[in-house]
Amino acid sequence: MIKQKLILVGNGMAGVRAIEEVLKLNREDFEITIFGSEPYPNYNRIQLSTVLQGGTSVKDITLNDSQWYEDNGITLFTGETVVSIDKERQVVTTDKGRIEPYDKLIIATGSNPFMLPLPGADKEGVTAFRNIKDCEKMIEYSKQYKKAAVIGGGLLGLEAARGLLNLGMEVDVIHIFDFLMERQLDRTAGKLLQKELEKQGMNFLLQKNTAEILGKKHVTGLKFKDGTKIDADLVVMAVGIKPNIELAQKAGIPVNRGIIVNDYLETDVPNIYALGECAEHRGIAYGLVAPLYQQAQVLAKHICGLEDTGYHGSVLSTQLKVSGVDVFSSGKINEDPDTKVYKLYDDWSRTYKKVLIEDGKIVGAVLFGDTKDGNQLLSLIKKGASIEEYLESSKSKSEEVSLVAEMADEEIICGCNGVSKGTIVEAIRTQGLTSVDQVKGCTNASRSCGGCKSLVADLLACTLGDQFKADEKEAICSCTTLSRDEIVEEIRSKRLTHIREVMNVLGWKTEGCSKCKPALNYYLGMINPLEYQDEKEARFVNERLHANIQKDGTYSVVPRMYGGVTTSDDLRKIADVADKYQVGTIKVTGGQRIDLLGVKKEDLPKIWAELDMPSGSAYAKGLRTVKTCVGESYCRFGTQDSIGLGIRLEKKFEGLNTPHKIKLAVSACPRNCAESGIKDVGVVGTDGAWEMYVGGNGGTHLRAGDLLFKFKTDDELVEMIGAFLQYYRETANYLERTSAWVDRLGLEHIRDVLSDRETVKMLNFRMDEALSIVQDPWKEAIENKSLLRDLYETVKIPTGMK
Ligand SMILES: Cc1cc2nc3c(=O)[nH]c(=O)nc-3n(C[C@H](O)[C@H](O)[C@H](O)COP(=O)(O)OP(=O)(O)OC[C@H]3O[C@@H](n4cnc5c(N)ncnc54)[C@H](O)[C@@H]3O)c2cc1C
Ligand SMILES: NC(=O)c1ccc[n+]([C@@H]2O[C@H](COP(=O)([O-])OP(=O)(O)OC[C@H]3O[C@@H](n4cnc5c(N)ncnc54)[C@H](O)[C@@H]3O)[C@@H](O)[C@H]2O)c1
Ligand code: SF4
Ligand code: FES
Repeated sequence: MIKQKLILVGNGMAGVRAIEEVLKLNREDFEITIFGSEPYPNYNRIQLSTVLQGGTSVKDITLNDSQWYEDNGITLFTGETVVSIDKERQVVTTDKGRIEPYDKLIIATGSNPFMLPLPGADKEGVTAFRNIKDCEKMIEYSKQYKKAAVIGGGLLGLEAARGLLNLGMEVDVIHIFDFLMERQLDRTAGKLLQKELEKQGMNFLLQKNTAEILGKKHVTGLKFKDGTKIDADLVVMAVGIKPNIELAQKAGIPVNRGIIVNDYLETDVPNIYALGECAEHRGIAYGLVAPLYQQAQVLAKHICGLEDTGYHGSVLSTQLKVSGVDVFSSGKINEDPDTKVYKLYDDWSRTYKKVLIEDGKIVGAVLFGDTKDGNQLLSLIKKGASIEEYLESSKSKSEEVSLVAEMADEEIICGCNGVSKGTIVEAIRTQGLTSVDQVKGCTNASRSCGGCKSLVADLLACTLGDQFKADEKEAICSCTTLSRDEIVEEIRSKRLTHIREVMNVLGWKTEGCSKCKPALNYYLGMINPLEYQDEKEARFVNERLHANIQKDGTYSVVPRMYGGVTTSDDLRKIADVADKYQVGTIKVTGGQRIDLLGVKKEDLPKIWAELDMPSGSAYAKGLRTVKTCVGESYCRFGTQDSIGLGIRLEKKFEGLNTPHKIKLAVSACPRNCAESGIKDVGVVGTDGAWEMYVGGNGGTHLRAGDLLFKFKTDDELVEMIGAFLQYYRETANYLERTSAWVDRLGLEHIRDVLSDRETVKMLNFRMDEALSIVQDPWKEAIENKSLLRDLYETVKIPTGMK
């Protein structure tokens, strides 16, 4: 049988997907030839943002490698552009002079970035962000230059800006509107987004119209229509796209903004089809992959002669791929006199939800901060569901059960590829899939933007239970496959600054859990103490409230008492508040402190204010106590000032964040009355010197401390304790006590590291940085009215906003 010659012009995402669909339906009848101007096989354009942001590399974004073309008998010409179509003779001609006949021709030439026709737009250092070359150019520039300007505050501009920040550049985003992403968001969400991105280090110039690109050969800055100027060594234009219709237009195929196609993706010319960004269907030229893939399915069926109802247009949804921010929008975004809105805005957790309703049906949604309802809303918009249906399902959602468990089978998990929960679960069950990659291979879910990876992972976990978790031994928790060291390394190398950002960039499979969120909060703060804003929501409840919750729901208050030494004034204050607030029990702790037990949550701030003493951090993953013996001042055996040294150590290290709690002790002779042998750092006075013991633990896993070093002076000892604690901070797993850490690393190794003078100095330098930001948490809470209201007063949070 003679095969039909099928030619695809444009080796991009839409065209090649159409070919994949054709191959699924009919491998035999076509002899396929593909022409692509770019010199690579088909790749995932969407992931260029991730490449720029450092989340993956160019070599990992190939969708179909050369072998795939070969295996499927496809002739591929890369780096070759089709320059003309002779629709009468049914042949195409390329820029290399090649002439190829066709029986059927698919045009999928995509779009060209819109470049503002500004004076100076042709200077070196001005680029679009559309393909691998642009991406590599930006990466190269970031190695030599410091200042970037991105023109356009839409999806592409913001993703580019985030990438350039990750590459170490300073970034100004110039936007023509007064809020960001006005095509996808309303003003409230646009403004929230701006705040979040400003926190990440982006600088915005809103309502700015660029007049000129400055510089001689190379760009040096931008000048605006209001006369102001900024410096820039790199200018990225991200102000929209133009369907690439030139080839079709030249061939006399009817075009408008795009190449005009009907519901079967047919152009006006027999045997010529168009799909993807270059095509215009019912007046719309789409710029996202989900509709293009829907077009690909319809076109493939049509070309293969199968019946189909055709393509009727798509409901769009968008998600910004910038780490650290969750934004979703779909359908209609701005209200008008015919719409009603359901709105929730939570200033504290910075979440915003708006659902638009017309004639009782959901027609659009904008979400910021918490986008987990996005897929459900998209499905509801598509089926024209009522708002009641959404509100009912929100009410019945429980916090404990994972989101996917509650989804209906027909709900879409992967928006880009239109893959439902039912399809994925069936593939997992019938084909024995156990990993996200396998699900991708079998169903296409997560193959494009990757935004649904966490949902796919959840579905695997839900369907397979323990079998899925078995693969993840080394990981810090089941939300990721990465180990602690890998995460710390990635945070450092990619300069990640937020928990959400870490999760997005490192491909977290879920929204995070109670294991990984506090750990990430710790690692981020440890790596970057001066810039990192502690994410209190990620901390355990005791640390959020600065008090230990007790069995009966009351709290305990332990004021700081340096070295276990107090005064009659402090004792009087403690007695007074105990009376006034009817404290149930007053107890002296094993760490020589006074514990007020049975305090009501709402009384906590009042007690702290009246005590006017610093927090004893009895709830913290940080320095708890420095226990001391009476030492030389009173004890006849003591030859050293244990109290003085203990107070000095406690004052120096109080408030420090560490992977787990740490306890110190100073005894002035080997009788060891302060139990220095079972402390994380225990100091014992002997023969006019101090012995320093480390890794001791008096808890469930009793462990005697190991002698690390001996010092003649207090200063030497304090310096070494600083270095030891910092080394522990930098290398321990979150929630690893020093006892387990010393066993894991080995005493000899730790001694070796700390024997180097330069290392000790550097560790102390970084320790001092970490200590420089310490504030008393009780004082901070008392002085912050909104914190007081949100944490200590009982407030009802409206349904759907938790
Ligand atoms: C950085 C970035 C991030 C994005 N992120 C997302 C996202 O998160 N979600 C989403 O849905 N969409 C995203 N998009 C948009 C998405 O990538 C496009 O919608 C999609 O790639 C369009 O597919 P296409 O096949 O129509 O065009 P393209 O992928 O552009 O493919 C067209 C190809 O045709 C080639 N070509 C053109 N003319 C000729 C010719 N005459 N001869 C031979 N070859 C020719 C071009 O060189 C190109 O390789 C993103 C785009 C970019 C640039
Ligand atoms: N996450 C995603 O889904 C994603 C990411 C990147 C790109 N894309 C797609 O790629 C295509 C290109 O993205 P885009 O962001 O360039 O297009 P866009 O049209 O969505 O946004 C362009 C933005 O530039 C602004 N603008 C226009 N002229 C300007 C000027 N002179 N000065 C300053 N700002 C100006 C506009 O107001 C608009 O917000 C779109 O189809 C988009 O959907 C999608
Ligand atoms: S440790 Fe030694 S110096 Fe300190 S109180 Fe006990 S006996 Fe005295
Ligand atoms: S939602 Fe984009 S790949 Fe699944």
